[in-house]
Amino acid sequence: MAVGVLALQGSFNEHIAALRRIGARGVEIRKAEQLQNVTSLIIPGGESTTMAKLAELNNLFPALREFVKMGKPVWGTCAGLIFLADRATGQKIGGQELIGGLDCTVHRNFFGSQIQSFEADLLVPEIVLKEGGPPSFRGVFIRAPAILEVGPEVEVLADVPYPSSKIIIQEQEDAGSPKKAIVAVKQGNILATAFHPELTADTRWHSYFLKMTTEVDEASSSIIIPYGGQRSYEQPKIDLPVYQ
Ligand SMILES: NC(=O)CC[C@H](N)C(=O)O
Repeated sequence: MAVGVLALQGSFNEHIAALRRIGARGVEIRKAEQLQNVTSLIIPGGESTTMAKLAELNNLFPALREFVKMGKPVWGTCAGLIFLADRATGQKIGGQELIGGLDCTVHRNFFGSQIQSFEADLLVPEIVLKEGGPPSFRGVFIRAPAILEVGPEVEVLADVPYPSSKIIIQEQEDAGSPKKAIVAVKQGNILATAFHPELTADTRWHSYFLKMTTEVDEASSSIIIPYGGQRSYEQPKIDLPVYQ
């Protein structure tokens, strides 16, 4: 099944290229009705306020929220993470509309502006468990957000230390503990990364997301709906004709 890639703005071509490298087909999504043709969706990095305005102009928010609520796998990278968060701080004046669904508070430009962009080797045990490969993943952070706090259902998949000189909202009291920002999480059908795997040659995050998609496809196709539109376990038992 094709993977939808929200193609309003940002790094949608790079995600489509990464999917192609692992033999999957990415489909550019710009209209709500196109979401009916895909069973999963990647929301790329870009500029989240601009993406929000374009999504509003295309009246995409109701369909995107429905897509997430239906339990279809959705992966937000960077600006896409911001889109999926229930709460976002550090927004521009006037704020921005969010899809929501991910129980976390994200800081929109946690690590600063473009010139504070950086790369870091992240320990990614869940990715290694499912996809193998080296213990670390090269995270590319471009004017990156970070997650300040998560709800009980959210699994943290990666974090990154940040300089103690950085002042953040809700500064932690014990200055002694190494400060770490959460940069990758999973909550049911939602995956979110503050960095850009699509800008590296390492496709393990894309393979990991594709597995989430297959699991949902298999789950939905495991309920056999035979001809006549009834599910196998609902269908009245029909004796086979006995030919004498
Ligand atoms: N690389 C990115 O997607 C940057 C996102 C940026 N922090 C924003 O809010 O738009």
